[in-house]
Amino acid sequence: MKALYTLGFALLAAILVVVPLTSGNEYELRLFMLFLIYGVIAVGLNVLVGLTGLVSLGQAGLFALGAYTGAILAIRFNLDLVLASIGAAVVAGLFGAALAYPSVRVRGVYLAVVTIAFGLIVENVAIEWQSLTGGTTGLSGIPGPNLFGYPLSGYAFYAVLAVTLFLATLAAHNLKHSGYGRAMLAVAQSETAARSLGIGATGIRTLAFAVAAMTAGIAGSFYAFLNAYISPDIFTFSDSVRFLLMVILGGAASTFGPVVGAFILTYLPEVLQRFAEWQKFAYGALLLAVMFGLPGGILGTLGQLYARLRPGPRGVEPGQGMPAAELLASRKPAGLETHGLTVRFGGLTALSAASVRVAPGEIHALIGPNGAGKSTFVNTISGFYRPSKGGVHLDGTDLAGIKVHGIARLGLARTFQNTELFGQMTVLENVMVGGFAHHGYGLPGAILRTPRFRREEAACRAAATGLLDFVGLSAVANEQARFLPFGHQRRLEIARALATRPRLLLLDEPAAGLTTQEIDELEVMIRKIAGLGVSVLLIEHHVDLIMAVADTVTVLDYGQVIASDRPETVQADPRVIEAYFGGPSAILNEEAA
Ligand SMILES: Nc1ncnc2c1ncn2[C@@H]1O[C@H](COP(=O)(O)OP(=O)(O)OP(=O)(O)O)[C@@H](O)[C@H]1O
Repeated sequence: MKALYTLGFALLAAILVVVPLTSGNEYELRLFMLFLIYGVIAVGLNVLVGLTGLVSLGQAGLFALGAYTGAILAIRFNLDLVLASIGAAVVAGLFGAALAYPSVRVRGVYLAVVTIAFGLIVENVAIEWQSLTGGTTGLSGIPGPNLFGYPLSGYAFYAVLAVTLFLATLAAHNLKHSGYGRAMLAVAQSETAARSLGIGATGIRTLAFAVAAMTAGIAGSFYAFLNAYISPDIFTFSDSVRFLLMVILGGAASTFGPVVGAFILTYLPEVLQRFAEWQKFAYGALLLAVMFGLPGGILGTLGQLYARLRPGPRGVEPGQGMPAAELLASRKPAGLETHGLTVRFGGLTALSAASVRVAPGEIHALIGPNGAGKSTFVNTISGFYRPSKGGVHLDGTDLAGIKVHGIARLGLARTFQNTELFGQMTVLENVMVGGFAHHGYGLPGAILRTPRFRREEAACRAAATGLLDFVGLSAVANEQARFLPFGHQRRLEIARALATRPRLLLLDEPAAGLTTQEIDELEVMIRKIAGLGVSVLLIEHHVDLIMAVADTVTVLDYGQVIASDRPETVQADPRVIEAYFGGPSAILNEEAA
């Protein structure tokens, strides 16, 4: 696959060099330059749509912001192409980041509506703010493209655009194949799981919006210089739709898809001109036909086909990884204490003054009948729910007010009652997402592939490989997670949680849905995890497993702690027997038998 990408970039470079040599006239060259500008927008938008899974239908608004900023900076302040475009990127990037804010509350179609509204507002402001934008007449007299005061010839400007598209495609490719790209894909597939692995979902979404906005801003500024004239009717809602179509048609999330999409949608109207009044009909029909035949977009579908025809190895060599014990060696197990933890949902008290103490290094089981408040307890200590009263301390640190990803970064990792895997990522990638909080290379490091980035990525891969060996999944490392059998999915979730290098691991009903043999294997694994120096809080219904592994058992009933002691003592506690069986006649032992 790597060789294929190298070939793709070589081909793109060759096309960009050859086109100006072969183009017959200025009109042809100008059209190709328009494609380069649209390509830059599409490549940036792909980060938002393809990686982060968010739809923006306001990209023309950001394109316009970039165009007006670039034009105004050039006309009024005499800035050259580069400085004006940097200004355009900053202005559009700031608006893009602000546009990410609504995504905290609204997603999907609602977010798309917010972006449409944004595009309409920009269009309207461009019309009404006459003193700045020239209103409906627009801005003319934009100076020709120049660098440091020297005018750029048509070919020199072409070179700037071609290099920009090439570098934007390369940067987006590098971003995708870094911890940031994995985090974006993770947030798109399961935000809940991503947050529990230390990924700030809002930050990642803001980054994606800002990247898409900045590229649109730069493209807008280039457009203003190319056209020498801009007016509001150049940046309409239908342009936003076209930009989105470029990404989807070419193949969202693929490296070259948006470039191919931009090319097709720049040239298609030209080609279809011969159909005269049927031009729009032909345009729509062709798009429909392509999307129906190639639902993953052109390059997306070709990529899937290639993977099917030439499948790589299914697994990885277990010996290649870093042993789990080495990965987790530098931390100490953490203790956890809750004081009078109370959680109310309206009139219902799900947890009532629950005080639990998990000692560092122990395996602590939390049990209770259905509806006793176990999941509420787990969701509260991991930051998903806010307590109505009381508090949680992780090794003495008060967790009040700390967000889910912040708590994860303090060393608390968790699995989920209903597994929350990143289904469209491979098993190995799932575990690598768990290493996100330990990357120190930063965004520039990821885009430039610095030596530090290469070193840390290799270490992350080695850690993930070692953890897959630890949970026995090396043989399926390159499979997509959604194709794993249920038992393997549970193990993968544990490996992924361990990749955060936790000090306390919360296992939420890990035996649910497992076969007897798988439960026996789970028992061994829980002991091994504790042996690595990780405290374990185990929420379970399966009494055999609890009695076999737990050092301490806490029992919840109607949201209250009714017992907390060694397993044998709890087993004989009359209150526990009463809670479970409604009378003193039965004992937990019987269920275990
Ligand atoms: N988000 C919520 N909104 C409203 N009520 C909730 C919510 N989550 C839990 N509850 C209620 O709180 C009580 C405790 O539920 P919880 O899921 O914590 O119990 P549990 O011990 O985990 O049960 P189970 O073993 O069935 O998973 C239940 O009455 C449940 O209906």
